[in-house]
Amino acid sequence: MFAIYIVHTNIQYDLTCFHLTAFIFCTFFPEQGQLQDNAAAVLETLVYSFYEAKYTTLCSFFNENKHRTKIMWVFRFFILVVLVFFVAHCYTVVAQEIDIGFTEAERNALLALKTGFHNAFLDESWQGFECINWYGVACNGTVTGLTLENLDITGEIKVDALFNLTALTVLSFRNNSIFGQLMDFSKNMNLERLDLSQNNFNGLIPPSLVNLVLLESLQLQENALTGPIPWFDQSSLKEFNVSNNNLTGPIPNTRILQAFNSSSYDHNLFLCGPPTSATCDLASQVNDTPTSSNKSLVNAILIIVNVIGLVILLMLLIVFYKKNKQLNQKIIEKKNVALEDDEEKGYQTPSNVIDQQAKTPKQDEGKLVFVDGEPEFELGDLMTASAESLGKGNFGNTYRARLDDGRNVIVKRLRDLRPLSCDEFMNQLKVIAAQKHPNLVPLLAYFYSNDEKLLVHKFMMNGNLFNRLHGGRGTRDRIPFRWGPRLAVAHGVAQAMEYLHINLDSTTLVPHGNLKSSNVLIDENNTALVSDYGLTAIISNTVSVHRMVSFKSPEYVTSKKVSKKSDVWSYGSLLMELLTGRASVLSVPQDNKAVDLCSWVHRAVREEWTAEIFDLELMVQRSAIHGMLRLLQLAVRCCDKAPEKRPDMSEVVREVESIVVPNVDSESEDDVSLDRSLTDDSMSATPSR
Ligand SMILES: Nc1ncnc2c1ncn2[C@@H]1O[C@H](COP(=O)(O)OP(=O)(O)OP(=O)(O)O)[C@@H](O)[C@H]1O
Repeated sequence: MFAIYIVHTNIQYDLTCFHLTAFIFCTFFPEQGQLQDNAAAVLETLVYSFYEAKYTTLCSFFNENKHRTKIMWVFRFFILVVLVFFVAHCYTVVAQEIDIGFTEAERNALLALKTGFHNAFLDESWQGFECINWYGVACNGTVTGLTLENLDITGEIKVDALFNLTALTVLSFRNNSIFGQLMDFSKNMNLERLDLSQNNFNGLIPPSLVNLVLLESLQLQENALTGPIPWFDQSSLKEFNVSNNNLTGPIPNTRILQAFNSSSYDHNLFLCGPPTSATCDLASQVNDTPTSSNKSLVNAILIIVNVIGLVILLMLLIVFYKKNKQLNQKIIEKKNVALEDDEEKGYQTPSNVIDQQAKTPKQDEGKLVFVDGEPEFELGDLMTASAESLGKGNFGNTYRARLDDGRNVIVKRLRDLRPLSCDEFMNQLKVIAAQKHPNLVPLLAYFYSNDEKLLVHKFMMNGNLFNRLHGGRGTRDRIPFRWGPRLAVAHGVAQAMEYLHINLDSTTLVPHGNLKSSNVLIDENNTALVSDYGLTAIISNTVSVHRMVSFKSPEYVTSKKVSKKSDVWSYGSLLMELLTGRASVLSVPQDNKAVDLCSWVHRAVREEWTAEIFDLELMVQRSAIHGMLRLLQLAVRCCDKAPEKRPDMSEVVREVESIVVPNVDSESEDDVSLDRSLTDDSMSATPSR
């Protein structure tokens, strides 16, 4: 090996190498005889006698020195250390190219992504130095693909997160809940497929995407992206989808973008122009026209023409606005006269609303209709407001929009509606809007256009009952949810449901249909307000059947029928969630810790382990136990398998009102165990299950 090394390093010119080689030989083979027999013979044929002489001199030093053995061991050790370092270095170089599969910079970029994602699965999988073991990462010396789909990832991505992943050809985060602005792709020139659909990304589509000349597929649908579509013109683009966002402005008139089907652009608030059927106003066309020096003259002419057109349009709009205002005024006056007679207990009832509203001309299409008459803000204000996605509900995405005046409103973008004409939709919404009760979340406004149906609600600052009941358990942040406030929620919800049952009787399939803890919201005064009422009238029947709580009731399972009593059943289950502190399968069907509470409580009563039913946060209040048992009895009756045996909501309200909240002074915060005899007596009314 050393001989070959000598040849390679060309000994004629490299004295130092020769000396070193000779030195190593001497260290390991110091005996002259051995030298001549072994390497020296080889060296002799390869090197000049001058070098050989030097070699012999060096070796004789070792042979003659009296400390020879010690020195040799030191040198042997030294050489071995050098060899070990050399081998380790070789391994690192080779491993970087073969085993590890990605560079240090790429590994760090992926680790930074993981930190922002808060995903237990990725935390576990993305460890170590070998990319091959990292879930969703494709690599061959450099990272070429990143596919993290359907992983329920939440969290934000930094705009420059992909800067060091320059060799990416495929990137997919499809169907997660990632939010924040889209990334800057200016360093990812190799990207061929990009799928960020079904997430909560907001902000603009980054212009850097336009420069990706290899991009074949771009999927950005079902996010909350705003602003215009950039000028995509790369001929590589074969698949493109930006539907279900909040994009605005005309679709750029490029050959590539115009070639895609209009479904690629569906469900965007103000996207217009071909290939969609929506026409654009002149102003947005001016904004969208690309600036280029050789088109500047044409553009200037266009702008002048457009400005003149705009002035004419503005004048027409002013005239139209004045006429419209007068007309609205007349309608409101008429409506007020009709509703005056129906007002009872301070609530407004929806009687005759449909008949009356059916005569309203189809003037509301494409504009925000305010429930209380005078517009409080414009649709444009909503569009420009900063928005936060609150989640994907069963019937649309819900956003919290912060208006310029600092006010927050909730905007729900409805999907999966029945095929309703504009008039039908407006009439149904007028019935829903007429439901006014202190325990119903007020509908502020609604909107209908061919592509978009919106509901605007008052924002409830204390979130929903589900989070209040289950959020932060086992952490220091948890504020105990005691008996008094829980009973108040039970009472408020019962009152709202009674009101709906009286007023929405004949117009909807089942007055609420989807009562569950995430649809009970809590306002700044800690009052419980029921949301999402009346939706069975507008949501497609098939979708309601699969996603609404009332359609999980025993009567629907056996006889495919729902009624007000199905709402009572949902209310019973909600009471059980309040009493047990356990997540109901009706609230979170996908959570495997959630329980079918009606069956669970029935079993608990039957098997006489009633004492374990109640939430520990309630059990510390000894004086409340009697009331808790009474509410549990009521819940069991509401959950009865036979609808006719369930109480109606008016009876429920009376029962809840008769439960007295104990005086705070008499409450003991000590742990107590439930008196079993009291429990068994109280629960002796056997449910019909
Ligand atoms: N008026 C409101 N004020 C505050 N938060 C709201 C309001 N309306 C809805 N939310 C919250 O927004 C989120 C999404 O609501 P959404 O109604 O779309 O879905 P959901 O209640 O989870 O399911 P479903 O569609 O079955 O009702 C929920 O956390 C809900 O509590």
